Amino acid sequence: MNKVGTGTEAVSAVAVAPVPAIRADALSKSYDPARPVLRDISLAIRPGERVALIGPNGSGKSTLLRCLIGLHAPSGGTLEVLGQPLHGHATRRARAHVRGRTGMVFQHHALVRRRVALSNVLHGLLHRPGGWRALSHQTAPSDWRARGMAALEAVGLADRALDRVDALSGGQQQRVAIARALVRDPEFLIADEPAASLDPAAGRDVMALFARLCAERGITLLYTSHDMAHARDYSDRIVALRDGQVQFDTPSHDLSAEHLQESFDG
Ligand SMILES: Nc1ncnc2c1ncn2[C@@H]1O[C@H](COP(=O)(O)OP(=O)(O)OP(=O)(O)O)[C@@H](O)[C@H]1O
Repeated sequence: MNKVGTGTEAVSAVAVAPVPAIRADALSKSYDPARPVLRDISLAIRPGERVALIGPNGSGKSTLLRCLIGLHAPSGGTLEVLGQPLHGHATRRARAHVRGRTGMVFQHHALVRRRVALSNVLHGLLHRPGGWRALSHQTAPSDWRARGMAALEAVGLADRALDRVDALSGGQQQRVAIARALVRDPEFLIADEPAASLDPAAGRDVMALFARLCAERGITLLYTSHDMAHARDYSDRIVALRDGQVQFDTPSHDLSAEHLQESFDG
């Protein structure tokens, strides 16, 4: 058997399985105790895995994402994200650890439209809401500016760094939002319907960019989508929710017409 390490601390290489980036066991969430929104969700996502979360409106996708970043406390079960427990009396420190290592991208990108692209990207380095008012590319430390430019380079927008966001197309704005999420070197990226407000070509470009950057950097990606081609083509695995439960969990290349019928027609 292969051994790694030295001296008395030799460790079996076979036995060292990576800690899942996300592990949920019997997770539940209710806003109103009479109407559970998530029920008995058990899920393990490996570091670097790219997972699409699908399901009809109201099936609980966004609620699950919010639990995963510590915005909502689960009502029951256990949840560990990046090694931090987020269930029970999760500490502020555990939630801050997860948020500091997670990048987020939303359908409506939440950029400051009157600021230039680079300033918006630098906002991703702030850990406090509202701090952006005092931060622009002109006042930021030079190492932050370098990181911001590298993130814009990665999404192909270095040449638009000093253009105001409201002068960019919808697809370019979403790429700025991706750069803002990437600038803090996240281990985990979540995206809530990142392509939903884009035209088909721009939507495919944005999804392909996500998939490529996450694969290159070993970032764990979890995104929601109502577009089955996006779910299938840009993920390793598809998890379908229905009425707050996992309806199926399958490698993307095994997604079948039956799966889709099951998910959307019941
Ligand atoms: N903050 C909240 N307070 C109370 N109920 C909520 C809250 N957020 C979501 N819900 C309810 O929880 C259920 C699941 O909503 P959620 O947004 O998680 O679903 P979704 O699958 O993301 O839907 P969509 O595809 O429409 O975005 C819905 O019935 C919704 O009304």
